[in-house]
Amino acid sequence: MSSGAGVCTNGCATGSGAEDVNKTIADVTCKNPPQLEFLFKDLNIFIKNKQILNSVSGVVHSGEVLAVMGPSGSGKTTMLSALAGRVSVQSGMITLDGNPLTKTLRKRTCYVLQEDIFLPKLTLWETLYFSAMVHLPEKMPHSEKMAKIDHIIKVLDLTKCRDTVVGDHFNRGLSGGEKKRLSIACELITDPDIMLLDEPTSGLDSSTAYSLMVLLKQLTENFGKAVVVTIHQPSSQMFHMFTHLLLLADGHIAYFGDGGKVLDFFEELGLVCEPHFNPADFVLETVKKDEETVKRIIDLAEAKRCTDTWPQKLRHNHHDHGAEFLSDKDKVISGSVFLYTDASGDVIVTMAESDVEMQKSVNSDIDGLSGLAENALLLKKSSDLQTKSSASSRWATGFWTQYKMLNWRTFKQSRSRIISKYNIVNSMSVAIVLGLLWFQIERTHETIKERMGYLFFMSTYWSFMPMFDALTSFPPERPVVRKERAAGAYRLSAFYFAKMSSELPLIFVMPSLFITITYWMGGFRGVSQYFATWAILVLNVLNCQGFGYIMGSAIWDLQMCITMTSVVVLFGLLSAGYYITRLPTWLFWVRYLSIVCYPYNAMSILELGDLPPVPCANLTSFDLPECHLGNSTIITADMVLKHFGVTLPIFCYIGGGFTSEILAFFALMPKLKIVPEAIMKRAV
Ligand SMILES: Nc1ncnc2c1ncn2[C@@H]1O[C@H](COP(=O)(O)OP(=O)(O)OP(=O)(O)O)[C@@H](O)[C@H]1O
Repeated sequence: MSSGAGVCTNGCATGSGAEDVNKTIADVTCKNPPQLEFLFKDLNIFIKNKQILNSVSGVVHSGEVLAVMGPSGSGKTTMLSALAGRVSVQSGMITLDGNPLTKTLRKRTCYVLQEDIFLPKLTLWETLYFSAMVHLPEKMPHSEKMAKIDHIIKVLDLTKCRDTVVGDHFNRGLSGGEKKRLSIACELITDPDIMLLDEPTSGLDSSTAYSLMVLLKQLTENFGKAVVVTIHQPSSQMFHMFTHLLLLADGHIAYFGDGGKVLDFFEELGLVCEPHFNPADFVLETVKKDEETVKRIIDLAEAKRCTDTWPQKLRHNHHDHGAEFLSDKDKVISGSVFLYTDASGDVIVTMAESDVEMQKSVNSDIDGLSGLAENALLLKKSSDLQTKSSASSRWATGFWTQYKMLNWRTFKQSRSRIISKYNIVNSMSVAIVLGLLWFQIERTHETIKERMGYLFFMSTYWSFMPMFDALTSFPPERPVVRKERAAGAYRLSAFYFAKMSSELPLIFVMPSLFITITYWMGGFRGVSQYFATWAILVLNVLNCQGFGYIMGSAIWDLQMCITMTSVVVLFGLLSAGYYITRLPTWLFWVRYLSIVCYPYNAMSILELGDLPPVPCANLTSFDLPECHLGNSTIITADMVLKHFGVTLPIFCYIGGGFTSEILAFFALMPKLKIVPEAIMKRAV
């Protein structure tokens, strides 16, 4: 699987031809994979003052599988997340081929999450297509991208479900194993050298889990990938596929080394695995035993770290008894540079993102540290340079490509939601009932109240519908967007504008049909007013959709979100000026907080603006104070509108239309923030 053409030309493939899938892999193996070393050393991670990982180390090379095992809560996911740059590392070192894992180098790794997070309405091919189009460089020819997708589909044996939708709880689609392979396929698009997979076999039956492991093994053997995989309970067949095993117990290393030698290690402590027992089950059960046994195992693992059973680069000195953190007062710079000491008093410096001034203070304050700090400073500077040089290439594709692809995808995903048969039945039946009740209503002063009732109902209905639709549409997309943005797939602005524009034609359809039916059945003012009323209605739909996004991103709990939105909407309903027109002067302003007030007032101006002046005596359906005070005997359209609380010119009611849309963008921003990529620099 070359990052180039994806078509074999140089005959470098080495597939045995024993199995179809191997042949396929061989067909697409087009490069001699680089021999890489992915190393992590002495990782220490604290979350909420609790130490989750304690001096954890390991190494994996191209063509190898490193399995990370351990009881639940032992820190496997935390470790993998740290390697992927998703969790902050307080001290330690992560390198790729001897170089600190900077943002640029991290592009050569991929992280397959435990959960398979996809948009359910897209097919497998569409999901991969999107991934390819946003992750692969724009200069790569389209045909090459398509060939790459096809090859990956073949390699992962996904051909038969190529056009199957991903599906969800309500609509069945891909099986669990197929979804997992799709997760891997999406990551393989960028041809990563290091693959980090968090419990890829959990939730799969044993044969599917085994096939997946075979696939991973093939990726290492045929493509030279280095795989780090956390795994819960592998079968003995799977266990023998691991090149190395890293066993964790309560955040400590309980074993690191050849998978095949783990039982010898346990035997040294008198812990013998019965011949018929699955070695994986045995080691897991043993590291879950009583505290004393676990301590003996951890101590032996630590002792082994001083021997040649461990790779040279990861070894501790003989006099180490594990690195101990200095007390708080001894930490020279909190959060930036960590200094810790081993039992012999050797001070180890790990650098992060501290500024130069801080590092100078390290140099001057602590005797004997200057050399170390300088080295670390150089390391930091080189990583800064790499970071700067890669800043311009933070995204594989430009804004326009990202926008275009997101637009395409959101349209596909939202189409069936917005124009669902339920929505059609709902809106059309309400429209017909409304049209019949207001059928060809007379256009006189006596029917002003009825006509305003129609406008108020329409404003309310088309405020509720898009608002609650937006509330419920965003939560299912949120994990997908967060996952993709954490992997640096696209800008938030591209996502937001695409979401707005792709749903635009869809959200226009229903209100347009609704107003066309009801406006003409009701016999309202005329053609130009019809188009103006339609435009106001559509603007209101957009505004309320934006408001729904604001609420959806501000309140994560859906139940709470729906409750709060209902409160806001009901407040808007009551204060819009239809139910109560005579608000006290000091409370008059509350109607401008009502989202319904704006379309209702703008449409009222359009409908009633042409009322001819009428004598007070002819008004029977409502009463104006002007008639009683003797100020006037003639009532004008302006006076009627003012009576109903419409006091501002029409543009004021239309102007607020896009406010929510703009505010929604800023509300979404913190919720979809990319996991700070700087985090990983803490580990270099
Ligand atoms: N954000 C957090 N806040 C508090 N504790 C956390 C947080 N994240 C992880 N932990 C704790 O860190 C420890 C390790 O968690 P982790 O998810 O890495 O374990 P694991 O080995 O992957 O477990 P499992 O196999 O059950 O997934 C657990 O005790 C967990 O409660």
